[in-house]
Amino acid sequence: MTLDIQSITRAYDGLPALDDVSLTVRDGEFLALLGPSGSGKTTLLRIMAGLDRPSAGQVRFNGEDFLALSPRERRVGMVFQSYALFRHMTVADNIAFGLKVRPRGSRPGRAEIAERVRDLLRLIQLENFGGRYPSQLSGGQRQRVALARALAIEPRLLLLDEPFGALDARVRRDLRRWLRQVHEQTGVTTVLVTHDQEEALELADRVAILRQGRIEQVDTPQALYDRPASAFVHDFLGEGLQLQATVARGEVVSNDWRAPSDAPTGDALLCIRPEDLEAADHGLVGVVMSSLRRGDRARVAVSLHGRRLELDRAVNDPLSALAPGDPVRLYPRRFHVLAKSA
Ligand SMILES: Nc1ncnc2c1ncn2[C@@H]1O[C@H](COP(=O)(O)OP(=O)(O)OP(=O)(O)O)[C@@H](O)[C@H]1O
Repeated sequence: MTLDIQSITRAYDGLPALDDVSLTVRDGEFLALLGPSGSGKTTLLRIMAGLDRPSAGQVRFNGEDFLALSPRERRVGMVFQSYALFRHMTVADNIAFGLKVRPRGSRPGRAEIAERVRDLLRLIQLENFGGRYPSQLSGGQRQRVALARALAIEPRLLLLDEPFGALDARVRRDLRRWLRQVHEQTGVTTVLVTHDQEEALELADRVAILRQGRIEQVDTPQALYDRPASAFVHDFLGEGLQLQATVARGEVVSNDWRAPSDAPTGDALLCIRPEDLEAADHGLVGVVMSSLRRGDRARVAVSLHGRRLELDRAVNDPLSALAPGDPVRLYPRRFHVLAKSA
């Protein structure tokens, strides 16, 4: 059950929302489409669902031409940010809806539908809520029902567009963990659109980073974080420092710091994560801007070659003892070198 997207382009009024995008979603995989607003995530998801058509390119599912099929024939389940439940139907009827509207030949019997609904209510941990109406549920509960409704038809592909976007941060975090568990239980190939990097990194097996209608990189969360393919990806996935550098004779040199590197010779960008910097007697020269203790942690803001960086440290870390105005030298324990063209 592999979804293969080949060289998709979609233009609106001559402006490309998607520009030559190719992507493979593997069988049983949880893949996130992550990118800033307007980067083309929803457009790509809608093309997968059959709600929109590309101007050029192919979409194949297990080798079958997906573009020749209607949304219903594709058998995809969808969940959107807005709950989109039927207000006049109970939770159980909402979940059963996709099965009840099937043509007679493929429609399961009443008892079978009731059993499926019971199983799904158990899966979404709302066993006793089948008789309620959507207005009697919290936002998080409604989204769980929306997911059960999408799963009821036993979709070949589950497409989620910012499903937790309208919920508060705490509920989002809980639902995120829960959704990952549901994915592990059902094994349905899933594509999630989000602009929340934490959500993508925590939930997905692989993440595709979109920017201005193009895919910048597709990789596991760890690889994206540690080995970004471009300055954009490094910057987009959390706090980081990017410094001009040069690679020559097996060494990367930036400002007052150098280290062995097997990166290609030439101008480069040195990418560093704040957690990889440690106080040392040599390394990059900076100055402490502020320091705030909270319990056994300290947040130390450092200015380093014109960039402000927040460092989260244990109170017994040497950095935590510094005061605003103190000079500091920071040594990158780990770093990533990008060729200048990236
Ligand atoms: N129906 C439309 N008509 C014209 N332009 C559109 C239409 N739908 C999307 N676009 C444009 O295509 C580009 C990509 O939009 P899309 O909704 O796919 O982005 P997105 O990454 O999902 O953004 P967001 O995170 O804000 O939802 C944007 O520049 C948008 O303005």
